[in-house]
Amino acid sequence: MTPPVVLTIAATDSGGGAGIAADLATLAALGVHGACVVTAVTAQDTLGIRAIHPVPLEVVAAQLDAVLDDLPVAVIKTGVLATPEVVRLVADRVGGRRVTQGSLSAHRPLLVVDPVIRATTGASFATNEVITAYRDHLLPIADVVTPNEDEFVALGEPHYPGVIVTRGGPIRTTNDHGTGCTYSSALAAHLAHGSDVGTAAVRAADFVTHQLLISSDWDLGRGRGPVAHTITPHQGVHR
Ligand SMILES: Nc1ncnc2c1ncn2[C@@H]1O[C@H](COP(=O)(O)OP(=O)(O)OP(=O)(O)O)[C@@H](O)[C@H]1O
Ligand SMILES: Cc1ncc(COP(=O)(O)O)c(N)n1
Repeated sequence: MTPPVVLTIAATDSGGGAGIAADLATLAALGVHGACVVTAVTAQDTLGIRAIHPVPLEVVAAQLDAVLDDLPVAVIKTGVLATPEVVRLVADRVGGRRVTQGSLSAHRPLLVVDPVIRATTGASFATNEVITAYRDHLLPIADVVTPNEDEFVALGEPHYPGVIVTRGGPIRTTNDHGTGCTYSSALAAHLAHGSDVGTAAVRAADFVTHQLLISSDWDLGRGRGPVAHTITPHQGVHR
């Protein structure tokens, strides 16, 4: 059967713990075809971020157009949007697409915004201009927004129906790098499979819990190790 398509618009993490790598692995684990638009390249490991290199705006736009012109994208999920121009570009393209396509259709993507402002390891991904662009352009057209508590405050405590403030959880582990990306990607995957937002949020939290348990005894890197993104065959698919 043809899988649903989710597009992630996010940055790379050279350590493979967060960002595009976490998103695509999570989508694959949950039976979704993942497409990707890279907004920035980060030199990053489990200890921190060494460099962030934004991709030129026109290259981000070209990736976005290539995917949206061709694939039946059910859900768009955003992660690190490195500059205010990229935030506005995504809002224009996705918002414009909704207007030109009119009411709900098979090609109208839902929009899940994970406003990644700061990494677990402390580095900042968003200037005040980026935060303002989120508030003014992207949050008003999002179907779901998944800030953690700090991001919720930084964004001015937006109170839209689709805002889900994420709050960590009971599992004690240092291997939690990429949990926010994994959670929002799992949520997007379940939306793409047809779940409503409430059900998708519960299933995404269950998925992250399960994945954190898998990686809790891993020994990868010297800092905050990655949460497990994929499911090995004997573990089955958790939907
Ligand atoms: N220790 C944990 N135990 C159980 N579930 C967890 C744990 N940490 C995270 N989760 C699950 O993952 C979700 C996202 O985690 P969290 O809020 O820590 O993301 P984040 O990394 O702060 O977000 P972002 O990547 O957007 O900055 C939580 O809402 C929860 O469902
Ligand atoms: C490219 C990229 N995207 C997102 C995060 C946030 O993930 P975390 O909060 O686990 O550091 C990250 N560190 N790097």
